[in-house]
Amino acid sequence: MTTTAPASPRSELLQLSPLGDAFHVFDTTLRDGAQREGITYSVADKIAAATLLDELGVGFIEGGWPGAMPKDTEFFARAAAGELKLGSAQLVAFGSTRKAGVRAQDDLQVRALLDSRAPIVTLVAKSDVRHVERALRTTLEENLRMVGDTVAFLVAEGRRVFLDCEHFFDGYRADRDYGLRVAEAAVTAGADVVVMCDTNGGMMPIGLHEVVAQVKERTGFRLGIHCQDDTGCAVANTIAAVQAGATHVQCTANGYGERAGNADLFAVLGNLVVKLGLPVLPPDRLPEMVRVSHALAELANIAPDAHQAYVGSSAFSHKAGLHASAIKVDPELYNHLNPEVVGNDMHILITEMAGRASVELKAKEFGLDLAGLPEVVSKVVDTVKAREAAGWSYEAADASFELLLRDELAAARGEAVTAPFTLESYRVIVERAGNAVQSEATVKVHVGGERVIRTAEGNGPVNALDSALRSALADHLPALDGVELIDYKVRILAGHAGTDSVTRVLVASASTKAAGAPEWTTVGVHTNVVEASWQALVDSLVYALGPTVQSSS
Ligand SMILES: CC(=O)SCCNC(=O)CCNC(=O)[C@H](O)C(C)(C)COP(=O)(O)OP(=O)(O)OC[C@H]1O[C@@H](n2cnc3c(N)ncnc32)[C@H](O)[C@@H]1OP(=O)(O)O
Ligand SMILES: CC(=O)C(=O)O
Repeated sequence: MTTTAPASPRSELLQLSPLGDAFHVFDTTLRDGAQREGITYSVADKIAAATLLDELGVGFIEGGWPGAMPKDTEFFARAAAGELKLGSAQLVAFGSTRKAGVRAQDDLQVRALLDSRAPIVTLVAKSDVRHVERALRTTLEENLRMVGDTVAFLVAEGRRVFLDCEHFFDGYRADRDYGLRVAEAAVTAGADVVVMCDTNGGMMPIGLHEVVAQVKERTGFRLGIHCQDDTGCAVANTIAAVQAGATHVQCTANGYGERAGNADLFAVLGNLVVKLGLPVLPPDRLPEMVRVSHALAELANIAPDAHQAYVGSSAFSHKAGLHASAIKVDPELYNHLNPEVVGNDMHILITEMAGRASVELKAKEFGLDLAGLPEVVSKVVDTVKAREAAGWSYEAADASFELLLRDELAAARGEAVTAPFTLESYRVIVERAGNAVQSEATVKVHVGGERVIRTAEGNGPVNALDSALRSALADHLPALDGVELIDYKVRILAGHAGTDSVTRVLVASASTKAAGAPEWTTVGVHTNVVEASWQALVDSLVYALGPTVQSSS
């Protein structure tokens, strides 16, 4: 796992959001985000993640709960020792109010918050009578004292304090005055922000908006919002709270968090900045969203969600032909914003749903202008539809589609198609000897005017075939040096009868010696998995040789 953050222009990091302290973007990826099943950050991961969040320009980074977990205690110690260099963000320690019947200064957990040396502390407090009585098992009055005492103690020690009111909305429904008394106890003792938490994530946007607006009106306190995503409404609820007067939003990167997760930082930022026009990030930070989201996914060891709003790789991908035909006129007709604003790209997907406009736009991505060639476009559309019906899939195999397009274009222009090599035959043997299973492949190809025969072994039939083919081509096609197969996926399609099924193979390749190590994917389809693999392998190598050559047989 990567533990070092990519380099960034540190001089820019001192820029604050134009709204300054008037609006807080508070990230809790390293505290609530770490409560997601499957995430375990090392201290080094946390330092790298905090650096990335700082680069994005969030105002506050909640780093964890010092005193509760040795790793979190160590994180704050190493941060204080200078290992974490933040530009504009401030580090926040999380913890709970003192225990019932214990003085704040004697409570070890509260002491650990001070020892963390974080300038800001978020205290979690019970604000629902049922939680005070049944979970905390103390009196309502003692809970108010726990809040007031702990805040006052930390403020007297020079800390800025935010209060997370757990289960605020359910509590408000059960006994609204009690939640307000908790908020009042905190503010009277010196807390800056009362954060209303939808802890079990059960709120709906309109109901939540109503409560936030009422609390704002009744108290005038600075309000924050913390939404869990159990009903899939965390982002909508966060935005509703801001529209009702909250000026502090707590979110996690990619929505990581306990159970169904939290409000996704990137969706909230996109909505606040782009849709509501609130400049809550320093200027020019929004295009960092995709990079930071993906780097944080890497640190969490979770594959990025391709369909995530704003930052997913498919967030601006268009598959339907009707969409492409409008996009050809103006991308704004089907994009809710220019993807570059958030550091993303638009993609046109070629599938059975493609129309002529899809093909023309995709061709442009390859640098090919098909304007004035309507018959080529129509032929490609028809070919794609027919092939996809037979099991091909071009949306994940741009390279095979580009080869198809170039072949059709060359044929329409009457250009001679010169295949870089042609196959005479191949043979693959799978042999079990004792417990060992070995594969051997022989290929006979014609390349550079010669007939070349090569045999290779491999850990599987495709690996053997790949090795034999590369070996046969190596002397004549040195440009293939450094081209490597990096992924191989097989899918059995619509088979009712086992071996009669059609097999689709996707091969991902990379050119390790070329600048930027480009990657591409090719596809093959056949009832025989080896032949399907051969087709995808051949496309991969022909694609690697560049546009001056045409497809092989
Ligand atoms: C809504 C949220 O997500 S808040 C964040 C929650 N995060 C975590 O819990 C992760 C870290 N937690 C831990 O490591 C442990 O739970 C610890 C160290 C905090 C506490 O561990 P333990 O002392 O073994 O207690 P345990 O976890 O069983 O119970 C929590 C205790 O805190 C008390 N407590 C709960 N909320 C509060 C509060 N706001 N103020 C004071 N005490 C509280 C509970 O009543 C319980 O007290 P008890 O031990 O007297 O019964
Ligand atoms: C504080 C917190 O994480 C919650 O109430 O959900």
